[in-house]
Amino acid sequence: MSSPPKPTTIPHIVKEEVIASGKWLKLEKTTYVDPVGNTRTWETTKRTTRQANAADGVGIIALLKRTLHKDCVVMVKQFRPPMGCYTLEFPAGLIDENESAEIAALRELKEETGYKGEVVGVTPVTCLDPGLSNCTTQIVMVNINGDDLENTNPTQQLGKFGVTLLECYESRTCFYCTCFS
Ligand SMILES: Nc1nc(=O)[nH]c2c1ncn2[C@H]1C[C@H](O)[C@@H](COP(=O)(O)OP(=O)(O)O)O1
Repeated sequence: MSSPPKPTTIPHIVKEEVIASGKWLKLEKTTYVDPVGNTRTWETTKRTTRQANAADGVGIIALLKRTLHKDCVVMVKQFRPPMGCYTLEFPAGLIDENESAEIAALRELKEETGYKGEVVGVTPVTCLDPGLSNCTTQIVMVNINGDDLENTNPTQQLGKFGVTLLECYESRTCFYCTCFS
């Protein structure tokens, strides 16, 4: 005979204990009550840099628009220590204190690629890897006027990123891309 089902519970956090902490990250043991009423634990990583009421960072989908060129998505190539290799990514970065996602996106885009952009959209706060971490991001859509004089010869401020342009063949329907380094 099967045991009667447990009543449904509103899942909630009971306590969060720091197991290890560094300058940028901390590891916590999260004790919680699950949806069937069982008390359990979870290993959780968090950034130490999170600002109140803000996502941890921004990801930037930047479209370079130039006369007589197909639009290009701007990507950055950088060495990522956790991966132990180079990655090709959308420009991204942490949101600073008292900064909006939009301002952070334009600052990071300028630092990493040299391009000055204009924000055309921003997503709600989204989690990135919720089984591992409470890290969140906002994706910011940016247009770059590539005909603008200050965008014709962009210079990175940080100098550690390889800027790659992915050409959009059919921007309305799908993303067939070609790389230009
Ligand atoms: N997990 C991290 N470990 C570090 O040793 N250093 C880290 C971590 N996360 C961020 N940072 C440092 C590296 C940079 O100096 C600053 C800002 O990073 P930002 O450029 O905003 O973000 P990314 O482009 O995603 O590195 O924080």
